[in-house]
Amino acid sequence: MPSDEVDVVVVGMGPGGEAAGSRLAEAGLSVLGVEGRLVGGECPYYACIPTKMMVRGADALAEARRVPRLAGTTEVRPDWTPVADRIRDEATTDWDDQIAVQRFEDSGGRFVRGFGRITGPGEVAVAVSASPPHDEGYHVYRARRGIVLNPGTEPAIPPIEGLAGTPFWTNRTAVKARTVPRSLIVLGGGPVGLEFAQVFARFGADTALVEAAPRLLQHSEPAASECIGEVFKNEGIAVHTGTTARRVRYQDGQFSLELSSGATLSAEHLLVATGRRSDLAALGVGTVGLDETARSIDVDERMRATDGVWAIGDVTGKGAFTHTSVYQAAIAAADILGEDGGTADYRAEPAVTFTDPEVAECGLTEARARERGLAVQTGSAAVPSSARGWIHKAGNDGLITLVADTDRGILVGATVVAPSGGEVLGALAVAIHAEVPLARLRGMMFAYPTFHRAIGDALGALPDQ
Ligand SMILES: Cc1cc2nc3c(=O)[nH]c(=O)nc-3n(C[C@H](O)[C@H](O)[C@H](O)COP(=O)(O)OP(=O)(O)OC[C@H]3O[C@@H](n4cnc5c(N)ncnc54)[C@H](O)[C@@H]3O)c2cc1C
Ligand SMILES: NC(=O)c1ccc[n+]([C@@H]2O[C@H](COP(=O)([O-])OP(=O)(O)OC[C@H]3O[C@@H](n4cnc5c(N)ncnc54)[C@H](O)[C@@H]3O)[C@@H](O)[C@H]2O)c1
Repeated sequence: MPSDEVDVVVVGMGPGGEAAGSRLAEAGLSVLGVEGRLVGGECPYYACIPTKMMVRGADALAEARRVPRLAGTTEVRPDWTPVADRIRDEATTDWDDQIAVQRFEDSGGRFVRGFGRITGPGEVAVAVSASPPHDEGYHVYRARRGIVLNPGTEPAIPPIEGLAGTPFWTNRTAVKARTVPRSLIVLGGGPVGLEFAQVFARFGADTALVEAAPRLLQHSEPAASECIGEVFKNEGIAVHTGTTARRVRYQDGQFSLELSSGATLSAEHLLVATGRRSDLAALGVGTVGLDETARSIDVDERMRATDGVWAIGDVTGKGAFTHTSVYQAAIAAADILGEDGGTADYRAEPAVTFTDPEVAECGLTEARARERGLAVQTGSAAVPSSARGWIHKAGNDGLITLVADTDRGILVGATVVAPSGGEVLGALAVAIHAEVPLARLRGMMFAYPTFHRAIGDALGALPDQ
């Protein structure tokens, strides 16, 4: 069995793995990057970028449909081809990562395609043939300084009777769709389910959304869930909450889904968006003393999982976002290089679900702040009754909710549901990150008539202290 020795082995080249590997290689370390699929990971090929191209197309259609309420007449005839072509040609180069591999190699890294597995301290085995059953054996690499794990997650498929073996979609297949189905059932009312449901509905699919929890975006502020639920219903998406799928049937090109509520839904396609899972046993983390049965890898504030092993990205369970993965990568790389790269701070971790209106969140919800025993007050403003919301008219749904810690006189959380809500969130993320005193925020000017001016209204709605 051949062996090879390098300074660092990076297992999984998602956004974080690629960033950490390149940074370490540019600093002069010998770095081996190991990727079983595509360098760059889920985000550019199956997630953020292709879905946001879909959202861009869907939002353009929605704006065109708003013209009659604002500026004349339009005839909207959706065509999926420009979206599918952009995803294939511009976003993913037909799911080819040659440019990304080259980028990593240009930084000084060495690349090997295959699934890596830790086989002991400082040791990673990579199957010689990229696909199972790996009959040709394994190549073993030794990492003198350490191993960085960035394996991401897989779509989690619930054990619903009849589902296995049917041609259901996950995000990985849905982004490759060349046509819009006539009808679609989306299982799961988290960010993935919501973004896909609105996109396909706006392109003409008769869409139903099924969520087991009592509300969509169950971890968000209840008012945000309610707002987005109303928007979906008004757009003709059939929203079923508080119900689960009991049984799936697939016959003659048609899915049917029996719900625990007693209803049966039928559609041409079924998209499963019920969360993500990790396979830590396959990653071999037990050989370095980590819990293989856990859902995520516990890391300290410098991304250390155990001696000589760093973990970054979705697998750390600190929020499944590209910006988090890249943020953690910089900290881990600095730690490996013996530099002072700071420590991870998630107080102002932002998240944006790119529905229309966008649901943008930062820090704690009211419920989470109360669970932590903080002295909580909240203030809210409705976007439609703000100056800009009123002017905007069609498509102005939304709200801003602020969560204040009154003991410290600062904001600890914010939710913005609004057109360009993710951009509005920027100001609030700064306030939470920098712990700007509420008195100082209240003394700010907010440009008239912007969407972010409603932050002033929400601050005004916080009870006086
Ligand atoms: C539909 C969808 C939309 C999303 N939209 C957004 C968004 O708009 N904004 C945002 O911030 N986040 C978004 N996310 C989340 C985002 O995709 C992830 O947080 C992001 O990709 C970072 O993940 P990661 O760095 O942990 O690794 P990943 O991107 O998951 O990449 C991990 C890589 O490791 C490889 N790998 C796994 N195991 C091994 C192994 N043993 N050996 C070798 N290689 C291995 C995998 O093949 C994969 O390529 C979205 C997710 C989904 C599903
Ligand atoms: N714009 C973004 O930043 C973005 C976009 C998409 C995803 N992501 C991240 O990716 C991760 C995965 O997102 P997701 O939406 O797949 O997962 P999720 O866990 O956030 O949501 C999945 C939902 O499916 C529901 N569910 C589970 N089993 C079900 C069943 N059998 N029937 C009906 N409903 C069921 C759950 O109750 C949950 O609400 C999240 O952490 C998310 O933050 C981020």
